Amino acid sequence: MKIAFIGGGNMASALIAGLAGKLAPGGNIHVVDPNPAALDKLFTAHGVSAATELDERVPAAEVIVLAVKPQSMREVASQLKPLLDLAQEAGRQPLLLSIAAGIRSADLARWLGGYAAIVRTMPNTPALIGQGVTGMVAAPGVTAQQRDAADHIMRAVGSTVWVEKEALIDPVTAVSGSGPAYVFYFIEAMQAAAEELGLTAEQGRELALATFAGAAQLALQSDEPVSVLRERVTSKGGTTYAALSSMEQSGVKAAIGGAMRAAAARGKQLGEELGAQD
Ligand SMILES: NC(=O)C1=CN([C@@H]2O[C@H](COP(=O)(O)OP(=O)(O)OC[C@H]3O[C@@H](n4cnc5c(N)ncnc54)[C@H](OP(=O)(O)O)[C@@H]3O)[C@@H](O)[C@H]2O)C=CC1
Ligand SMILES: O=C(O)[C@@H]1CCC=N1
Repeated sequence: MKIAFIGGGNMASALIAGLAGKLAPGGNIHVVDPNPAALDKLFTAHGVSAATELDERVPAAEVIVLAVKPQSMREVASQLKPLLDLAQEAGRQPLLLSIAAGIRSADLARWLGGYAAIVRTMPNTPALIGQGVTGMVAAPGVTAQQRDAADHIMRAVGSTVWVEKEALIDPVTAVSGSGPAYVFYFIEAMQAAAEELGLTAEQGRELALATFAGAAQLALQSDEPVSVLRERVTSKGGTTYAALSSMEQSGVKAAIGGAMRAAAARGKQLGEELGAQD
């Protein structure tokens, strides 16, 4: 399968690392990004073909991943439209996978002159190691075959969760798209506190990371709700009870809910602001 990426930044690099050699050999991946240094890195690591500008190699791919910042999508669509028009005249309709936060499929379709084959996705950076999870929604004109192709690609870098309504991609973004950053933030805080409590930086890192990985694996492999697993750690009058009471008093749970509402609201706002441009 030939896959083209427009944008070769953080998320595209994670997807390319996960896909290269698995679903598509590096040589079947084409990347467009204005930064030669980013392209060099991807070429050296995965043998992708690379260009600083869009050309006919982009619509020659079966799948085009739009991996630029939401603010660049309108501009990219205007560069892509003539190339897609030519492909369609030749009887080809590459599948577009948009990974941009906020950007609605209907706006993208309109910018591309009514292009139908669009699947909007929200991946996350653990795709780099094949452990990503991607939220997905198909625009109304997407065929079952295109939907399957999109699912196949994203499953090569982890698991997929399809939602029926596109508005739910903003909540998905708040959970799993941005989510790895919350986890890293929590780990950073645990590492810093471990050092304050007298452990070395290495000990704090090893203990915190192994705890996250072990707890997540335990929850994944358990049939019981996460709350039950939590209760099993929490001895009456013990250390965990002291820690969780302190978190409750500090409003940690409420703060997490507030943070996720802010992320979802920002996704919606980006879509409204950027979709209104015409
Ligand atoms: N990072 C993440 O964890 C996730 C990101 N996303 C989405 O992925 C998209 C990319 O995010 P991320 O990878 O973090 O951002 P980056 O800024 O790392 O990557 C975007 C890349 O696109 C390049 N670019 C800008 N304009 C063009 C153009 N016209 N043609 C080709 N390339 C261009 C940028 O170059 P320059 O910097 O010079 O402008 C940059 O290298 C966003 O829409 C984001 O919402 C989705 C899920 C998770
Ligand atoms: O922060 C962002 O906007 C992007 C989308 C999800 C993760 N990173």
